[in-house]
Amino acid sequence: MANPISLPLQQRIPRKNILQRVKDLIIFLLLLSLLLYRFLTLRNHGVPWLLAFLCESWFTFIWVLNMNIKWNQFEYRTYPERLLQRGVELLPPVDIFVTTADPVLEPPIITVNTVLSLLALDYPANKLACYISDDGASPLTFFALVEASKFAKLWVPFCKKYDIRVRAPSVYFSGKPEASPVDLSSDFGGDWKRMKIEYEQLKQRIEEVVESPIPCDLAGEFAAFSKIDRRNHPSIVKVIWENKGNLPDGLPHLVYVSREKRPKHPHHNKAGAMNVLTRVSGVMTNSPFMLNVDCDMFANDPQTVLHAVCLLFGFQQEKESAYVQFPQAFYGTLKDDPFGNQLVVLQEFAGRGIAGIQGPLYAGTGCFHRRKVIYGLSPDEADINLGRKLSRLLLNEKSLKANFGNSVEFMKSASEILAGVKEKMDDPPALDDSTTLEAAIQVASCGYERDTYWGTKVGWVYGSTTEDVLTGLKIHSKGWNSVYMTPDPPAFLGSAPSGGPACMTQQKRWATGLFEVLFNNYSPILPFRTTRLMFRQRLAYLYLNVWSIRSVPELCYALLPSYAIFANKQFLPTVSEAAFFLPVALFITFNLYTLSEFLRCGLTIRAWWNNQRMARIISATAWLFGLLGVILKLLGLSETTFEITRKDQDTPNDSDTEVDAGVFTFDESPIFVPGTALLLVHMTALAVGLLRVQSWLNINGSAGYGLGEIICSIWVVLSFLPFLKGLFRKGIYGIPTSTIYKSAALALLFVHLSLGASKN
Ligand SMILES: O=c1ccn([C@@H]2O[C@H](COP(=O)(O)OP(=O)(O)O[C@H]3O[C@H](CO)[C@@H](O)[C@H](O)[C@H]3O)[C@@H](O)[C@H]2O)c(=O)[nH]1
Ligand SMILES: [Mn+2]
Repeated sequence: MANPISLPLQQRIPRKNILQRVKDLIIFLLLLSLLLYRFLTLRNHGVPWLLAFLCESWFTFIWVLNMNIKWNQFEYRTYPERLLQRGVELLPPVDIFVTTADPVLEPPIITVNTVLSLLALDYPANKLACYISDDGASPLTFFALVEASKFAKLWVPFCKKYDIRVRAPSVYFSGKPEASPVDLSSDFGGDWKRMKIEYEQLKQRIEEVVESPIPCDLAGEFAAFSKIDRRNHPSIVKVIWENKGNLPDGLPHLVYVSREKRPKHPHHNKAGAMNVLTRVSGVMTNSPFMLNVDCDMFANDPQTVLHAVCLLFGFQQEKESAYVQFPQAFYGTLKDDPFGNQLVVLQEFAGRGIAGIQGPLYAGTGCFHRRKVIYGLSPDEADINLGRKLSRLLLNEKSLKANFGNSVEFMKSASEILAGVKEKMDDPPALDDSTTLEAAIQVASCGYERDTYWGTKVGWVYGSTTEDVLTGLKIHSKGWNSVYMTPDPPAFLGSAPSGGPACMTQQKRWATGLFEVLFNNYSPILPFRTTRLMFRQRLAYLYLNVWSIRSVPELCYALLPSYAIFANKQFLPTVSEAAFFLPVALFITFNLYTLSEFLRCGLTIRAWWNNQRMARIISATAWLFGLLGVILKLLGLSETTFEITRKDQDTPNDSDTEVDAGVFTFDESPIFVPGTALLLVHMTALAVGLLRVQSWLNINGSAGYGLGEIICSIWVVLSFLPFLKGLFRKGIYGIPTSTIYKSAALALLFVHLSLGASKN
């Protein structure tokens, strides 16, 4: 038998995608032909033709970016059993970070389930430590975690004994047949029943506290929470559970952190929270690797850490895997993805495609990082041999202080990481002693980062509401590669927002944040700090960074058919021209192309349709607001904000709720105005258009709009069907009257201007 040490831990497998490349190229050629045709005929046509030419040039540019991303796709296979053969003692310690920020939008029971699934991972418990950052400074969250740690003492052994796969109890007990044992009199049956009762009680205790008017009696352990304001309070660090005997089969450490907040200090949202977690864990366990998840992303496969370690250890050079990113996947998803946010197709092709360039973007959750990379080392500096030389440069007190701030404990821990001595397990320090706790409180204070490189060269990078993409970009810019791991079953599952407002808010924030990245020092369009960013990786980033700009041509193109109809002008070739074939062929091939991607992922035609219409809705509305947000920020008029996505507590399992949960909802937000206005414009256009077609057929076919314009207009209406229904519905399912008035005013203005143009 081969020596287990010499067997590779991972394999990088290219995907065959010749057919896809051919399809990509066909669409590209069609686009070029259309552009050429338009260009050659520009002089014979009016403004709509020119606008169409400009929009289509932009779409072609986006298509090139898209082709670049998907061109070489890769996937990885890992061999955790070989890792284990090398010896459990060689497994590295991992610090786990969970972020939560609001006990109302993120009910504590959700965080509890995530934490329980992480505590129960198949990995030596003395090599794991779980840190929770609570930006809500909520006694409820703290209480829930304390209760959860008691339940964990039963839950974790139960999961390990019976090798349970899904270790988030709410999902495990959610009534799936595999979860209910046939025979309640067997050992397993008895234990199962006991666990279920215990979990119900835990849930009830947490719910009671959440619902009671005075949250809890804020004494003893809870005294730190009394009379505090979540926006104005000192740091709170509490060791909820310490694995005192350093036992491999015990429970991992569990530490609660609520960083100091003061109104005058910017807290940098999640990026700020991650940096605090990095430092607090640095003075406590200082593991060389860190896993981070959002509070709603539970571990869906207990072997995940082993898979990740295979990829962190499995390359000749560390440079290949600065971080290991697992895709974002969701549980309790709605049938046919009505909000187009399950990301399956995007991750399947674009995700694996970027994995074939310099590696996946960092997605903020489900990611294993190397601590030294987060501390700002480049691959050369991290190289052990070079590292020695460097350490003399970096590891003097002055440089440590400038980089990392003036905590003596933290500087010591950081120097261990930088010098590479922290790669193996040694005796962990006691967490609950006063020096450690004092140090933790110090590094969690809001003034700690003043005059340091936190948020720029060190840690999660500030300046974007998608701190994840920006931080990953910085890492790639230093010359690191990253790895994309797409196991089946998925490693982590989270909750996707449902309903119109939550989806739009999330998309707006993403569009804002991705655009903000372009104005950062690490911008992929600036060469200074990013010399080691591969050209094709730059283009891959650009594809995402320009989401918000895409709203302008999207909206313009969506308005063109209606403009053409009102102004009786042409924006597409007429049916009688040979060139009519070009837009028709493009329309058909593009839709078949996206449809085939959905079918290849095992999704339905309906899911494809829902995604295509949501793509139209989102890009013309939510992304537009993302763009406005950044413009206001650049003008210094307002700051961009991180609006937290509401997490639904109950998985939409039963068919009753499913019907409603999939229906588009609205609120008073102005974000629904452009979509409503666009719809009203097109409904008017179709009415006018159809009336005119009759008269126009009689007047020997004058050179106005034709079939193409009408079909496009119908397509827009179909894409905005949820809005059309919203016009007639009531309550949360209806568009508020004030929004309809505002939209109608905008629509009238547009119709008026376009009709005016027809007279010229
Ligand atoms: O001030 C804040 C704001 C947010 N969060 C946490 O950040 C996470 C993500 O927030 P969420 O509202 O769920 O946003 P999503 O859009 O669902 O998050 C995706 O997009 C974010 C960037 O926009 C990434 O940070 C996330 O990891 C990624 O899952 C949650 O755990 C929050 O508790 C904080 O800790 N502090
Ligand atoms: Mn989320």
